[in-house]
Amino acid sequence: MHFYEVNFDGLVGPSHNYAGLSFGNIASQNNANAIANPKEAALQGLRKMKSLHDSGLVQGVFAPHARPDTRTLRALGFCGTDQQLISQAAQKAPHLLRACYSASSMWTANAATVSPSADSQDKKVHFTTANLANKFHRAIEAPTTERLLQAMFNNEQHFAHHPALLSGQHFADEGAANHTRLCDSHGHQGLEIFVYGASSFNPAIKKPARYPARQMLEASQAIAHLHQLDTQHTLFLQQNPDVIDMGVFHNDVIAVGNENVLLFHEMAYLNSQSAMAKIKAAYPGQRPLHLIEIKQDIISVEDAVSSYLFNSQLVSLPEGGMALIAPSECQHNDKVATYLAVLQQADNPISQIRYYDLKQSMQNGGGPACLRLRVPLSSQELGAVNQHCLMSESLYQTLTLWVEKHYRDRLSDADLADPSLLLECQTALDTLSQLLNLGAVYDFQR
Ligand SMILES: N=C(N)NCCC[C@H](NC(=O)CCC(=O)O)C(=O)O
Repeated sequence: MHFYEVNFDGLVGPSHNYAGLSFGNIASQNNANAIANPKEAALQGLRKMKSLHDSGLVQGVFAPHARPDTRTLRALGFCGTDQQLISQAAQKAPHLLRACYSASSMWTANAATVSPSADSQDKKVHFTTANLANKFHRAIEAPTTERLLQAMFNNEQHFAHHPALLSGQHFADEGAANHTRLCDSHGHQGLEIFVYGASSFNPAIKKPARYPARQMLEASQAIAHLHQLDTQHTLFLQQNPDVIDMGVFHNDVIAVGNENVLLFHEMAYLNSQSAMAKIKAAYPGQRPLHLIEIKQDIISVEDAVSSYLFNSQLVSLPEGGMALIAPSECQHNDKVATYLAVLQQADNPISQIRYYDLKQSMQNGGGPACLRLRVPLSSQELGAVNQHCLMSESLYQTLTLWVEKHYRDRLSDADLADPSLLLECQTALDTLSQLLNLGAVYDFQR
């Protein structure tokens, strides 16, 4: 049987804006109140999806959430018609309106943690929706994410869905952004590596001092248990708290893995040497493992954060070898571009470096890897996926036209108070849910 890694990219929603909502995410903070271009953001994302599809990879589309989140605004005491909700919130609590308007669901690496059937005891693909408890604008994503995952992977024989972990900081979970899987190839038993920022119950575990840890050890442990993973091939590693304090708010900002390759910064993990020894010991594969460490004096953590080098996707190409799907910011950073040229020539499976313009998402701290949820699937499992959510030439054309028709090319903070924006967003998503055959997934449709 053939196995694929399918990347489900978040389609950027029509309310994409810069609201400075993510404390600890330097790009989000630096671009607070900048003017966004939702149309360009969505088209940039679609171009990346189309390009990977054209390279012979199976590419999926993950629909955006309905924003503004009127259900949350009502739960917080705002009332009346939808238009009245918006004007009340704009006047009395603009910070809540901003949170409820965020298009943050585009970063689908934070939608869920996924374990393939090759790793789970019951041989099903397991999904646990992330609770994103650390940030209010993201903590409201879970109910829609659960519905979307059900609508995309709607087959009990192959797919097991777990609801978001009990909300609240104790089990704060950011999904696949803190989870890497190493294996000989996608269909083989893998080593699942969960990377946490702090512990809720063990005070002896060091915490970052300046910025919050967004992933708790206990959340990762619960997910490994829910996914029925083999403890011999599951690791829990701590992210270095010092790099969290330097703006590395998720592990995928400082390390990226694919099959038998792990590219990581020397400061990524606490006690890096012992972390690497554990990885070598627990790796279940036969192929040589490439643990590629980048030293601080070659690329500093600051350069890693500003270029988002480690937030590249590393994908296996159908013709063999791997491509690094990097943001164009890496090309514009001399140290990083020089390093990548050397990496491509060196003795490792990385045979191509490709640069993509994702500036609209990057300015909120979301690079190529943030924008996708990886789902390893057998051909049989792939056949059970909602086929309307798989990228094709015609879906690309349809979605491009849909974006051109429904999206604004300029969105500022003041525009969030405009009641017609709500209607525009709902009209766009109502059409999209039909195009992707999702059913009534949005609150406004229920
Ligand atoms: N690394 C991964 N996998 N994901 C990146 C997520 C970026 C997102 N930014 C934001 O939510 C900013 C929204 C704003 O400020 O308007 C976040 O911090 O959760």
